[in-house]
Amino acid sequence: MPLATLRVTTLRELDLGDVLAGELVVVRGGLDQLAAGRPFAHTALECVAAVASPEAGHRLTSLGLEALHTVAEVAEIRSVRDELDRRVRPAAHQLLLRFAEKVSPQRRRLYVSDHLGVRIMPPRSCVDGREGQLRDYTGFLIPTDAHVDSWFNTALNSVNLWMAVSRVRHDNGLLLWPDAYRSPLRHDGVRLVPHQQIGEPVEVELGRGDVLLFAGDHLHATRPNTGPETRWVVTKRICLGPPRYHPHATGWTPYADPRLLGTPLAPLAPLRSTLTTGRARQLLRSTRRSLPLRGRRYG
Ligand SMILES: O=C(O)CCC(=O)C(=O)O
Ligand SMILES: [Fe+2]
Repeated sequence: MPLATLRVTTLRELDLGDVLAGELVVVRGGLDQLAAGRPFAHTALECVAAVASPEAGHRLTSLGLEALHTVAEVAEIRSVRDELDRRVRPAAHQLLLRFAEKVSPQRRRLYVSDHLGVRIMPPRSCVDGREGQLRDYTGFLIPTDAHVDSWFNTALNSVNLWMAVSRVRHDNGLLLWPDAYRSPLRHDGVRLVPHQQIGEPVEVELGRGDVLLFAGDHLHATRPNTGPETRWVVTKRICLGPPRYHPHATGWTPYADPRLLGTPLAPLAPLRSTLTTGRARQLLRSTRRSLPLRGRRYG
């Protein structure tokens, strides 16, 4: 499979308009610039020591995070993932605010999401046959199929920051279908309906600490890990311009105006996403879900 064409840039030169236009952009070493203080990789090793064992943490310090599956069982890997999620959540939020400060002024205002994805993908052989047990970890421990993020709860104009905590190899990263960007894809709410023109997928390769930026509306999937290494990625999301939502989205998530966070006006920070038809549709969906079954109409 071919490798994606990545445009390499710096945080200062980053133009999120290019990303929403479909470009795949990488900031080399961007994670260290954004995560002031404790690098995520250190926190990751601490989680291994705390959840698996101090020896496992010690061994991984010399072997590298990519060898996680050689020192921990799948159940431990799941606990490491949950623990890392818990520990980096506040730092990841700060990271996004730092991102909003560090990039040059963009043509549209930036909005930040609370989304945090800690995605640890061990080699396929470690998780084969446990898909049922790990279903809730689809996209986080086991592969997610081809999708567009706005089918679910993400804004149409959302940008993914896909941040490599470990090395990402072509055989354990992400698949993207650049030719399908913004084409009207049919899906069942979760999965892409087969037999559509989506073009050929491309793979990505990143160094530790690289940040890949791609439009959430690119058709993308986990590259099933057929390689020998575990891949660790943390994802955050940012919106360029006021959030807009897919009319048939299955959910809704707010994006906040970072200028208001930490001020007395903080409760108003998500206003641009709450005053949307996307939010109104979400209220309708949750009202329908909470109605007694007898009152519901089907078909
Ligand atoms: O990292 C992965 O395998 C999936 C990522 C993804 O779907 C996303 O970041 O929206
Ligand atoms: Fe996604």
